[in-house]
Amino acid sequence: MNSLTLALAKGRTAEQAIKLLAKADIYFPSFTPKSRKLIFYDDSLEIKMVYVKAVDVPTYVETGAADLGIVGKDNIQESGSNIYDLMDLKFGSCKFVVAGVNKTVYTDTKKLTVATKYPQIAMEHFRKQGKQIETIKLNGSVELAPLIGMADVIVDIMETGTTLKENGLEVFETLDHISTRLIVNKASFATKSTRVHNLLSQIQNVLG
Ligand SMILES: Nc1ncnc2c1ncn2[C@@H]1O[C@H](COP(=O)(O)OP(=O)(O)OP(=O)(O)O)[C@@H](O)[C@H]1O
Ligand SMILES: O=P(O)(O)OC[C@H]1O[C@H](OP(=O)(O)OP(=O)(O)O)[C@H](O)[C@@H]1O
Repeated sequence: MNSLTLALAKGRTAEQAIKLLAKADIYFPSFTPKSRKLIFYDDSLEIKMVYVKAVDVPTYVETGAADLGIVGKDNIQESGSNIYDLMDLKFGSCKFVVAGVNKTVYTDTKKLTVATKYPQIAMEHFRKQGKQIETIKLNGSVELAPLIGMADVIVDIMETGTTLKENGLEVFETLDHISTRLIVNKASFATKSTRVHNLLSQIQNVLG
């Protein structure tokens, strides 16, 4: 089969990804975000799209199950996957923050307990600062942890700041900016070079 396989992250960025691909003349006629189907083909049958959980996209691409992936930088960094991160797609913009309810606890505690969906990113951040931490891995509603004494602070994504504000948390530190990226399997980048480059330039042209 001569097609490229693209792993697309389900969730809040999926529709923007599909819209961007459509602008680049890549259409998936049978795609709907709520569909239970896992595989979709573009109308020219050149791209096979697998529709998977965001956190799994780097794994699909690293293993070569997919040649390309569209996923947030948060999941790419957390996975530590050995892939090429080739293009900022300019949506899904947000940033990592350290937040909590009590700044003194944050500054004075010798070994912080950090609740997060991103333990690797949290550990790396505090390691660079020479601070010891213990992480508690959560899969959502992370803002709750400091409110109920489960953790001293959180490391999480902030976009509008509404979730922090509505729960009485404040930002203590801002880490990296995050956006949705196009990632590529290293072997595919070499062996399917022409097709990958054609796709990259189609997308680059509409990003401007
Ligand atoms: N509040 C936000 N604003 C903008 N982008 C966000 C926000 N939260 C997450 N993102 C980006 O969108 C991606 C997908 O987020 P989403 O919440 O849909 O996925 P998820 O956390 O994997 O979902 P699930 O709750 O199903 O596990 C994230 O990996 C991140 O890059
Ligand atoms: O700054 P804001 O615009 O409020 O966005 C930030 C929130 O969005 C994400 O959560 P998500 O909506 O994925 O829910 P979750 O708690 O289930 O992870 C993130 O983990 C924050 O909780």
